[in-house]
Amino acid sequence: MRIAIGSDHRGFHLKEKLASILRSKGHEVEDVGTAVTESVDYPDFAALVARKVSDQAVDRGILICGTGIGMAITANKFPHVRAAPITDEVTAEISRRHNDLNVLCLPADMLSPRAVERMVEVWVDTDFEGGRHARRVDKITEIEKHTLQE
Ligand SMILES: O=C(CO)[C@H](O)[C@H](O)[C@H](O)COP(=O)(O)O
Repeated sequence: MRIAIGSDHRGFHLKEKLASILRSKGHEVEDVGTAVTESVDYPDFAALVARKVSDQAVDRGILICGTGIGMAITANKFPHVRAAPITDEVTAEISRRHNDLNVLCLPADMLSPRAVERMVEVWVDTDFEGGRHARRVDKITEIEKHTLQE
């Protein structure tokens, strides 16, 4: 799977770890930064990842900040992006099965690295169920067409 990953300063160490784990599992990982631990602005990195997902240059995106919230708010401004802050394994799985979540937003400040690693594993390995859920996701896309402007 092609995965773009990005973080702000709060998510930097977790991003490095997750990118390494995903690569070791054979995924093609594009790290958009940040490459430093100095303070940066999360919208800059959310936009870089969300643009790649929106353009289908990658299959999925992962964004990490303190809470995941600012990343999700920004990423959802891009067409075809479905982003949400996720904090547990069950929601990680349902976000894929029901919502076809294509940008996972993670909280570096709230959870242990091990818990986040497990959530990422579940999220990457879970497929969209389609069926009635596809009808609903299609409705989101229709709403998006009338609200988002490129
Ligand atoms: O976007 C966020 C909150 O929605 C993140 O938690 C950021 O990492 C955080 O706001 C950055 O704050 P800082 O005090 O500048 O480190």
